[in-house]
Formats: sequence, C-alpha cells, structure tokens
Amino acid sequence: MIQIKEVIKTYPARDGGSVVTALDGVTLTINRGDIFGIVGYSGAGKSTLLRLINGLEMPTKGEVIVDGKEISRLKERELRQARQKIGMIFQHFHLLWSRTVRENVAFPLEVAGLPKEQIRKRVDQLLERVGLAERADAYPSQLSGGQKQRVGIARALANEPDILLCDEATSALDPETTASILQLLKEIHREMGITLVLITHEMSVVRQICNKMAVMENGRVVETGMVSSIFSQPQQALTKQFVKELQPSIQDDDTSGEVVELPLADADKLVTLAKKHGIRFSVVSGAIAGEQDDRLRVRVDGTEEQVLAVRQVLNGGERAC
Ligand SMILES: Nc1ncnc2c1ncn2[C@@H]1O[C@H](COP(=O)(O)OP(=O)(O)OP(=O)(O)O)[C@@H](O)[C@H]1O
Repeated sequence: MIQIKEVIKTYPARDGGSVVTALDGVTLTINRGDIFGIVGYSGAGKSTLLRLINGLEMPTKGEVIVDGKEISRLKERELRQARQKIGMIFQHFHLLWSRTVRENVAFPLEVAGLPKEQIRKRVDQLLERVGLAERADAYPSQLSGGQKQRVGIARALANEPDILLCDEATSALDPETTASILQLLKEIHREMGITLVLITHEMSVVRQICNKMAVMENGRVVETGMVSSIFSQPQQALTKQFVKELQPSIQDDDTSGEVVELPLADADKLVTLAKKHGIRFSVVSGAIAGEQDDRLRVRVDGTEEQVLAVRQVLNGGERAC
C-alpha cells in the first residue's frame, strides 16, 4: 500500500545555518489494512514522513509509492486525486472555526464538487458514525477536545479514503478521551478496511491500537516489525527506552510468574492447558487487528516446571522476558 524507498529529505539552510536532513535514508513498507505506528521523539522526522506520504512535500532523493503510484511523478491533477484517497487528522484538529460541525465535515465534499443533496446525506452518515449527530450545528469552540477530534475524523473520512494518517491525533487529549478516540479508529479500521498510519511519541497508543510499528531517530528508522515482537524483544537502545516507559503499568498489579508470548490462534490451547493443570494466567498485552500473525503476551503463574510445560505445549510460545 505504502512503500518508502531510501528516502532522503533535506531542507535548505536558514539564517546561515547548515542544511537540515529531516529524513536520512528511510525505507519502510506499510501493507494494506495495517495499523502502523511510527514512534520517535520530537525532531525524529515523523511529520516529514507523513507529509511525503500525502504528497504535501516531495523527497529530495528516493521514492514514495502509494497504491502503486510514485507520488513525485504524478501530474498535478493525479496528485489531487491521489490525495483525496488519503485522509489526515491532527493533534490540534485544524478545524474551520467559523464553520459549524456539519459545515466542517461538508468542506472536503464541496471541494470535490459533490451535489448538495449528496453532501447532506453523507455528512449525516458521518456524524452519526462518529457519535456527533446531536452536535451538527455547534461550532468547534463549543466542543470538547474529544468531540473536536471526532469532527476531524468525520471530515477525514468524507471522501472515503484508503489511508488515514494520524499526526499525534490523541496527544492533546486526556487518557480516557484518548482511549475512546482509539476505539473509534479501531472500529473504523475494521468497518472500512482502511490503512491507518499513526505518528506518536506515546508507546501506550501504539500498544493499544497498532499491529506494526517503526521507531525513528535522527531521520532514520532504527527498528521496525510487529508490535508484539518489538514490545517483547526490543533490539535498539531507543526502542528499549520507549518500551521501558510502559513497564510500570504492565507490572503494577503482578510481578510474579513469567511472561510468555504466543500466537493469538493458540489462546484456546492455553485456556485448556491452564484448566487441566490449575495454572493461572493473565493477559499482559496483544495487538489484535484480525491478522494471522497477531501475538498475545500472557503472564503465566506457576512453578518453573508448569511454565516450561506451557511453553512446550504452546509450540512457539517464546519466553518474552
Ligand atoms: N519546513 C522545514 N524547514 C526546515 N526544517 C524543517 C522543516 N520541517 C522539518 N524540519 C526539520 O526536520 C527535522 C524533522 O522534523 P519533523 O517535524 O519531521 O520531526 P518530528 O519527529 O515530526 O517532530 P515533531 O513531533 O516535533 O514535529 C527537524 O530537525 C525539523 O526542525
């Protein structure tokens, strides 16, 4: 769906400074239907990468291929069409403050030149979907942060995009609202089969929603793979640091036993095994996006022999920490 091939992006020097290299040889593949998280601290190059995916900027070197088309080779009209198939939501919502909720969501449809009646119907459906039908005539200033982001999501979905780019979409929200927005995104992903790309500095967001992820530092991808694998066996120092930030919440309630990672498809086997041998277990984490390679992390309580037996029976249930 999205292929980034050896992309370099530099910006000209400002005020006598040196050239800024925002992306320094990035190669990344995001498959159709992925919920892909891109993590990194400020200045890592995440936003630049998103701007290249939606064709707002072009790479200095390398290729950005979206749905089989190399973005930098598209003519203006083709680029406009391609961009209609890519929705985007932002940390600070970017709503039009002088327009009502309904008018904000209608905006991209007006730009696309749809007839009025069609726009009305589509906007009604979208507002219903994001749970804002009652607030259609409100202005953004009258809404909570979560509601504003729901307007942003409805607007981003207006042209039925294949890809939704989320730029720190929950960073301005409290944890409860964040959870409800991530839940909405998950539902939309399931219903529309849309590909989601999230950039964030919060690993908790990645753990809650993504199936795959990349970690960026100084314009490079330092690690990429399945979320479950990266969380259980981070390789790079930066990734370990990000994962560590979440450890207290994982270990809060129970530090005994051993964490075992297994394919989601083997969850039934684990339940049978636990019942048979009286072993207790609790789910630690798992990215469940309906894929065959989804993994589950569980904390198994029991003697060393019991834990070993679980690992052996689960054939592929690797020790995770
Ligand atoms: N238009 C621009 N002109 C000059 N430098 C830029 C421009 N856009 C980004 N940069 C620089 O490129 C580097 C990467 O920035 P980018 O915004 O992509 O990082 P980021 O990981 O998204 O961080 P943040 O979350 O703070 O936006 C930074 O050093 C930034 O200052």
